[in-house]
Amino acid sequence: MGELRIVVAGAAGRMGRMIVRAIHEAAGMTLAGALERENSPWVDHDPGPLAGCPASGLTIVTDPLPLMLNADAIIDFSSPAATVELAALAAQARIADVIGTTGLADEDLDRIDAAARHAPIVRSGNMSLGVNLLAALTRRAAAALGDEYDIEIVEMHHRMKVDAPSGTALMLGEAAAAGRGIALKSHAARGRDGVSGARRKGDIGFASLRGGTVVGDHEVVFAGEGERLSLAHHAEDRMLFAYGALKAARWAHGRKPGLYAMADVLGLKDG
Ligand SMILES: NC(=O)C1=CN([C@@H]2O[C@H](COP(=O)(O)OP(=O)(O)OC[C@H]3O[C@@H](n4cnc5c(N)ncnc54)[C@H](OP(=O)(O)O)[C@@H]3O)[C@@H](O)[C@H]2O)C=CC1
Ligand SMILES: O=C(O)C1=N[C@H](C(=O)O)C[C@H](O)C1
Repeated sequence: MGELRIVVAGAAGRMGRMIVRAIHEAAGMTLAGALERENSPWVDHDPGPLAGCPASGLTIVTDPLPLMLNADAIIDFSSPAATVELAALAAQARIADVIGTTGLADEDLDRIDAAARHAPIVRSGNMSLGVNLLAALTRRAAAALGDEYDIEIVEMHHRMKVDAPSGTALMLGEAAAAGRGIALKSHAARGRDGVSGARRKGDIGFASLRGGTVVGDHEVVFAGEGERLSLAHHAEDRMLFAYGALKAARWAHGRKPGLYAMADVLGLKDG
């Protein structure tokens, strides 16, 4: 079997550079293309040195389809607008699509669902084993504790992060809601400010902190009468997410079309 040829979207971004480096270091994988948006100052640059690697012989371009037609997978940590377009192109090219982008709106998710009818797509707000295990534990704790315990999800990220709550926080919220057998949409308490009233029983609260260079901290708090249980994860290095994304690309390549989660890749689905 030949090398897995991977296109990286957002190749000059914080995560894109990590992924280019992880591909360079991985056995059995090769960088097949690097994408940035139109007018990006990184167009025509070699993505290798940007990622701290030797010259790759490639340059960053803006036209995805020609690259995708000659690749096995795309790994996409870019922006919601780019991600929905790239998912449609992955469907057209029939290649695996690994989506790490967060901040996706419901309409974006619908478009990704549609693309997943024609291509295997792995989408996750967090590619780490630790967070996906945390989600499974959160679901279990929420089911065991019931709504006498108030659930609050607290996250902290670096000062450059543009979306809130984080994709991971929302994923943990979904896990908590599933554990309780409720829909997150009708129970999420986001952005409390001013006289916001007493806490509504059964709500799942979110709080977002931003500052410095924090890679990603998440805590799920179950606050009951006289006791408080906390489950937490601290990401210390972005390479963690890059390794997870590569694992997802390997797993998804050649799989039947569908929308998959990192829990599928990691075998945590029924855990
Ligand atoms: N699932 C997970 O495990 C993780 C997910 N993330 C998510 O990944 C995303 C990216 O994060 P991060 O790398 O920190 O962000 P960055 O802003 O550093 O990187 C995103 C890159 O994508 C580029 N981009 C924007 N639009 C396009 C386009 N149309 N085509 C190609 N490239 C484009 C950006 O360019 P420009 O700056 O010019 O707009 C930028 O270079 C975020 O949504 C973040 O939350 C991050 C870490 C882990
Ligand atoms: O933007 C980031 O940096 C991160 N984004 C993801 C999220 O929104 O949860 C994952 C990780 O926490 C880092």
